Amino acid sequence: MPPTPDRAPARLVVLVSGAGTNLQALIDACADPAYGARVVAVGADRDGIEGLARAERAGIPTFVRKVGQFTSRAYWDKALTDTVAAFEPDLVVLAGFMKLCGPPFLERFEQRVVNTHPALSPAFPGMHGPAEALEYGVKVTGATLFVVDEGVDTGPIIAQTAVPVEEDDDVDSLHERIKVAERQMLVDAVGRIAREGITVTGRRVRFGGGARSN
Ligand SMILES: Nc1nc2c(c(=O)[nH]1)N[C@@H](CN(C=O)c1ccc(C(=O)N[C@@H](CCC(=O)O)C(=O)O)cc1)CN2
Ligand SMILES: NCC(=O)N[C@@H]1O[C@H](COP(=O)([O-])[O-])[C@@H](O)[C@H]1O
Repeated sequence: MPPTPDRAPARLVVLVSGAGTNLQALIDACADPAYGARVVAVGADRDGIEGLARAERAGIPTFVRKVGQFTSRAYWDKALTDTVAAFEPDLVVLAGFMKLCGPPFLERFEQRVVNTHPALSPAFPGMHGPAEALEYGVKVTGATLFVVDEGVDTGPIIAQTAVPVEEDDDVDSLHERIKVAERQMLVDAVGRIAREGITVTGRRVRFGGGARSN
């Protein structure tokens, strides 16, 4: 895809809480100017994680905002909002970020916050999607990228990818299979948002419309 000649790369702020393999996939994709985005900062709710180390190795600024450092959750949310805003993101990508973002955060970034979840929404919301899918006995699961709203994994769906559940799967093997497909879904969808924008109409999301979100 030819680079978008008249548009600066979309500024991505990525929030993580763990290994950061989705973040790494975005960092790697951004190396191609035609992708149309660059990761300008990586933030986390905890330190000592590989996701932050990946950003540091790539020379990307990082920050940590722990809930316990603040006298209330609301103060944490405001600090996170102000810190992310300082990087002037076009898009905020929650990639394994294990904290719910409060209304002030979502209002500040007005439908420009997306989250990848390791289940086929609306099934299995929350922190344990693969485990709950395995327990339920589904034969197909996957990952979902959605526009973040005030609910828990209830936002309008941008993209999904499906994988089979194998008979000998445990949670780790299933989650790893999901993550292979999830990383490709995330890279493809974030690149299209960066280059084409998205239009959200009620619960329906389509690529295009120019703005990186509406
Ligand atoms: N406003 C929203 N924020 C976030 C969402 C969302 O849907 N709406 N998704 C999460 C990512 N996620 C699932 O994809 C998810 C992460 C964490 C939780 C959760 O219950 N967190 C608790 C406990 C945190 C902890 O134990 O460390 C919390 O935040 O208090 C649910 C879903 C990203 N943000
Ligand atoms: N509900 C949130 C949630 O479970 N998020 C999941 O955490 C993993 C992070 O992997 P990574 O750190 O290797 O990118 C990803 O599979 C992501 O969908």
